[in-house]
Amino acid sequence: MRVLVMTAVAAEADSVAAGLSAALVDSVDPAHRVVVLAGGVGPAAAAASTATALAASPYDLVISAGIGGGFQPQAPVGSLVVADALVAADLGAETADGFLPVVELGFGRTTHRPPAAFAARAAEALGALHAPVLTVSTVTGTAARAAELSSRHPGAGAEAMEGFGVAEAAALQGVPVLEIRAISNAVGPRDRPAWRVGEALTSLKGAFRALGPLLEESP
Ligand SMILES: O=C(O)c1cccc(C(=O)CC[C@H]2O[C@@H](n3cnc4c(=O)[nH]cnc43)[C@H](O)[C@@H]2O)c1
Repeated sequence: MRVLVMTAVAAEADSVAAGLSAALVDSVDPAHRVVVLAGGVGPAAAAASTATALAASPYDLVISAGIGGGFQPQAPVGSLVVADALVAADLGAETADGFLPVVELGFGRTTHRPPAAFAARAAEALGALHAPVLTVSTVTGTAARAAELSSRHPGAGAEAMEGFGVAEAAALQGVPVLEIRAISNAVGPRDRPAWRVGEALTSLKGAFRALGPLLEESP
């Protein structure tokens, strides 16, 4: 399978590549190759860089991967989340009666779904929570915001900043998408010293080691 893995930053791309076998990353056979790129932080950078990569070469699958915030208690720090939906959680309008997603305004979309069976198998292979991953442009930093997101998206597993952007670019090319997040911090009140980025990057590497056999399959 030809797989494109999009991370936000180089440290995440390095962890992904370190988890994959050299046979996949350096394959001379383009039909069985994984390309790992760091495309920038946030949904706009992620969409632009993914679209550029997909215009240059054909792929069978795009994976948005990196660290993320975990909703508690279902996604503790160090755990993994594989998305069953990639959701744009702050794309819409604020009103006196609360947030209105862009679809309720009559345009756009807020959700992309990965291939259900493949995503479920990936979650099982990784021992990951299989749940919605929210894409936000502003990192949650208060308990009130975390509670609001949880109430609008019951059962959400993680929050990050790129998945929906990667998915929009992939959808334009008709390429399926997956999102994998290694949890570095809890979604909630800002607590920078509590971040466990190193632990999450190690967990991300383990995720791609476990995912390798699935990526070697035919599309
Ligand atoms: O300064 C802060 O309080 C802060 C808290 C969480 C994340 C950041 C970032 O700037 C990292 C953005 C980067 O990492 C992913 N990420 C990691 N944790 C989260 C999160 O809780 N919410 C959203 N994104 C997160 C994200 O995908 C970016 O690539 C700063």
